[in-house]
Amino acid sequence: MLVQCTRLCLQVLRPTARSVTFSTSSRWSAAAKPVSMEDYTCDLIRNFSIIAHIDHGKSTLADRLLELTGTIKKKEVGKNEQVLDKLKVERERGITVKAQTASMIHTVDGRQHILNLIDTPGHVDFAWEVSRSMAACQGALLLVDASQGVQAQTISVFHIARERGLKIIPVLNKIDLPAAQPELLAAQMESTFGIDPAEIISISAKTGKGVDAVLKAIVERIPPPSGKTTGPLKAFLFDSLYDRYRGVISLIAIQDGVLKKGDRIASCHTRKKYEVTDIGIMHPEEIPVNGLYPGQVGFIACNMKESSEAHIGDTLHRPGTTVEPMPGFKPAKAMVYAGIFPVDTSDFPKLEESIKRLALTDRSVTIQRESSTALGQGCRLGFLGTLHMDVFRQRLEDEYDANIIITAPTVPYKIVYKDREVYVSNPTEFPDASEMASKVIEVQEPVVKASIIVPEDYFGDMMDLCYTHRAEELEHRYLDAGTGTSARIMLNCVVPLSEIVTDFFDQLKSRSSGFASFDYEEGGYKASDLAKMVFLLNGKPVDALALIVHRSHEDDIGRAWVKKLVKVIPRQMYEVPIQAAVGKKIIARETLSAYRADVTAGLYGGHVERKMKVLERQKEGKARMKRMGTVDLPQEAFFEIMKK
Ligand SMILES: Nc1nc2c(ncn2[C@@H]2O[C@H](COP(=O)(O)OP(=O)(O)OP(=O)(O)O)[C@@H](O)[C@H]2O)c(=O)[nH]1
Repeated sequence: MLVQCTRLCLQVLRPTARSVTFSTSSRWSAAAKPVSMEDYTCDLIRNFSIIAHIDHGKSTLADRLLELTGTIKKKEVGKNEQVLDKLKVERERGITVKAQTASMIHTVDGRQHILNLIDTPGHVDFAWEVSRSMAACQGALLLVDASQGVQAQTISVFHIARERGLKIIPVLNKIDLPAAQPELLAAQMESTFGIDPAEIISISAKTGKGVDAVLKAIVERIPPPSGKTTGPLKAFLFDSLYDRYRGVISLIAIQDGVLKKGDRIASCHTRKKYEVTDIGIMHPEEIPVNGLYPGQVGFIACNMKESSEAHIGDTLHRPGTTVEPMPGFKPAKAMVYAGIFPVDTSDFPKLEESIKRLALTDRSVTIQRESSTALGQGCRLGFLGTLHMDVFRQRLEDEYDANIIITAPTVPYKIVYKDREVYVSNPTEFPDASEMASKVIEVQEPVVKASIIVPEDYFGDMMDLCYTHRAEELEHRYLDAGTGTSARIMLNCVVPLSEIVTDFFDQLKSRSSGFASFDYEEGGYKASDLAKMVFLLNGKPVDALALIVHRSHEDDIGRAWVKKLVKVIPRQMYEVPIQAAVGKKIIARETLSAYRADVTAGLYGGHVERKMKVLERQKEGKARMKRMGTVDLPQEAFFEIMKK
């Protein structure tokens, strides 16, 4: 069954997941009647997100907060499945991919408050989702693992939150672990961020210890949103989902005015007009409400058919009124591209449909059709990073039963011709040697500003890793100065993005025994000595195997790939040379020996001459096939090649 929206996926995926029981004690428990929201004035609302390095415990803390506020029933300690990590891939990999929203009720001094939590993903590929989530908040819980301390992404999310003017509540998590060092890490947070140690709350999200203090701090320290009920409607669209039946579901934060079912709204971005057909809050499941009031966060459905109509960062208003649009977001930019082809070429229409449907729930993927002589019809997709690519592939396989081949990832290169500039993300479109010589001024590649945090002992290994991946402008400084913790170093450098999308992250982890953390941001384009490497099977180039390589790596890459190819390509009736070439230069060669069918097997005894004749005929046949130049390369061989 093909399912389009995240919410519906949930239902399909539920059999594998522990079912979530919603508390009946909550005033909002799955009521049939819309919940009345007008009493929740701004002073009773807190909008916040949890920000942290990957795996520091955001989703676990979110679950504890949902339990403590009676939004969901308490579950056994030790169960790992998180309520807000809804996708199967998220549960399997233990990472958050898609930010989710949940509204909770918390009573303080007899007054019910609404706490709107926006869960954020932790991986660097999804930084866009993080900044998007923060835009609807006034505060953030900065979560740090008390056994690991501040990591590369802790620093980057801290800066995003500070730039957005959010009130930051520092929280040290996992204090139940024997390796936890809360006092030392409090000093580390003070020296890194200038945070007052007295403000830090120490908790164990796993056991629930200290989580009530977090709840208290959310209400006491995070400022309420501001907004006027009487002003013209102004709502900020910060996320969207896709529902098969209702179309696009937009998540909004009301700035001014009141929005109710049946109201007409208009988009500042597209100027299109809609009618609100459904309105509610995420509790974390949808609960219908009578309306959304200033400062509140909820969802609306309004007959938007295409995901592109819900422009993230858009401002919604009433038709006929003019409002100042709120500052939007920089759109997500694809950093990594790969071709996706069906293993069985006749499956292309089904695959294309599945990709389009999945992209409705993942707005950061870009799609273009692509065709390859070797792999047939397929799509070229743009992703935010390699983890994003991998997650999309897994979701295609899990949720749409797709059987696919995904080509080696490439980054968008800039080709500066004498008269124009062109971005190329498909190696087949990269200029060949003669075009390079006659028409191209230079080729530029995207670079990133990377930061690595690593214990001092691994510093040498990290420097080596950076050099072998063509890093430049290396700088380092000691963190934790004078805090008594073992010294850690922050290493900053500029690295080509193409180096990051291959094995950089795996090597970083293995060469630092898992202690290094890594983060990066865009760093523009730099001129580079790049070339197209093609692979020839029996003298013929195979388009799907072409790569763009840096000239300093061409020998290593060429040799490694022909070695790999010779292992996976099935033997043919004749000998097949496998070559890697850059321009006219052959970089590496392996020979696939012939599969020798024993044509003489049926000849018992008999004449040696007759045997020779048959063998001779076989040789001629082989030569003919070779001349025809057809190498039998099944899709499965590609599958093997593209696998790491
Ligand atoms: N011992 C211990 N383990 C914890 C605690 N909090 C979280 N964990 C574990 O740490 C791991 C990561 O927790 P998550 O809540 O998935 O972390 P996350 O930050 O949401 O991860 P991403 O969404 O991928 O960034 C899980 O195995 C949790 O069970 C804690 O207080 N103590």
